Amino acid sequence: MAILVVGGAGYIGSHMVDYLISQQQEVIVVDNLSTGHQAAISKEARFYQGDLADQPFMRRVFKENPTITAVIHFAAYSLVGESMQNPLKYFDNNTSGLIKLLEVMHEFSIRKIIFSSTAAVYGIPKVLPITEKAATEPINPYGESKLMMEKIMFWAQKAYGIEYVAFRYFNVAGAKPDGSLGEDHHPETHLVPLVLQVALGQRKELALYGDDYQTADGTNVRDYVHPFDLAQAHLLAVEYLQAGNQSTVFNLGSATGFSNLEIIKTAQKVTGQEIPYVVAPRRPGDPDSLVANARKARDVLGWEPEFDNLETIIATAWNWHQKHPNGY
Ligand SMILES: NC(=O)c1ccc[n+]([C@@H]2O[C@H](COP(=O)([O-])OP(=O)(O)OC[C@H]3O[C@@H](n4cnc5c(N)ncnc54)[C@H](O)[C@@H]3O)[C@@H](O)[C@H]2O)c1
Ligand SMILES: O=c1ccn([C@@H]2O[C@H](COP(=O)(O)OP(=O)(O)O[C@H]3O[C@H](CO)[C@@H](O)[C@H](O)[C@H]3O)[C@@H](O)[C@H]2O)c(=O)[nH]1
Repeated sequence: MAILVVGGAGYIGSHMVDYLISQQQEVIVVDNLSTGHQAAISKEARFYQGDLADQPFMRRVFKENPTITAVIHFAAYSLVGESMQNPLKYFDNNTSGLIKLLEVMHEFSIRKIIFSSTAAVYGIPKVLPITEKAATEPINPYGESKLMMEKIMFWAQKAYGIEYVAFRYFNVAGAKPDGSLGEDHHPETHLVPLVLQVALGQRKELALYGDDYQTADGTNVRDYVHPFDLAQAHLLAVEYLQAGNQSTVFNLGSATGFSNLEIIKTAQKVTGQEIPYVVAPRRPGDPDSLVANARKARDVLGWEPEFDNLETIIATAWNWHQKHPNGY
């Protein structure tokens, strides 16, 4: 039995592939390398370069690998700010892309998919921490594209019996502790790698987007989770579906919120460097605070995150940035 990882050359996907290989799984990777890196893919995985919406290409992948029984799907555009400027790019690649993928999975009778959703489906939550029962009212097209994907899966499950687990991740940060895998986006827009690029001297300062939010220090609050812990949850979800359990949705986060200023302070402590910042206007599409209640993943899947300490998460990212100042 093999697992197909779509988007396995990306930041989170490459950690997934690495983890599956360490667990003696057979792994096939599909990625169009639009934001990923071939160098991030474990040499022990079989790599196909191509687009998940290219159905003849995907048919070839399934035909050549008849042992695939489950798909783990990371391939998407995922930047909140960009989605506000260019929403159709998000509905096309994320939402339409999933439809194309599910059609081919249905043709080949592949009936298990684990997929990356996001905390952005919740919009502005009324209660923190957020449980999976909270209302889903996205305030940016990225979150909307992912909520549509969840709904498509729901109906595809009913009609075709394709079982799914949707994971709503909160903010992902950190790198493989040995420094061989990490976050390398061009351009980089995520807070933790940007702060560390300032610490490395690659950027003069951080533009801190807004200090007048409804939070204790006025800056946005986010919940950080390590890609290794996500990878563990995904394999548990494959096993959960293999055991015949029902399709469902889980939050993945640490249940602790950190403000953007706290991230800067923690990064200063971890790196021993000053991290200058200037307050800039708010970035459209940003909710005040996102903090997960991830009890359900712990109770149902037996998920036990190892990296539940922000300093450790940032230290692993710092190790990666020091070893790979220019990425892969
Ligand atoms: N990084 C986060 O904080 C975060 C939080 C919540 C959810 N997510 C979700 O997790 C997933 C992975 O995020 P990431 O940070 O690793 O992003 P990433 O951009 O590093 O990885 C995405 C990968 O998918 C590939 N890809 C994109 N479109 C494709 C297509 N049409 N066909 C084939 N390959 C394609 C890219 O080349 C890349 O390798 C995304 O779905 C994202 O929405 C990320
Ligand atoms: O130069 C920067 C970059 C970011 N931020 C702020 O830092 C916080 C975190 O931003 P970022 O790292 O871009 O992550 P999010 O926009 O919170 O989104 C991430 O986390 C979401 C889940 O919460 C995922 O769905 C997205 O894919 C992922 O990019 C936000 O308040 C940003 O406004 C700054 O102040 N300055």
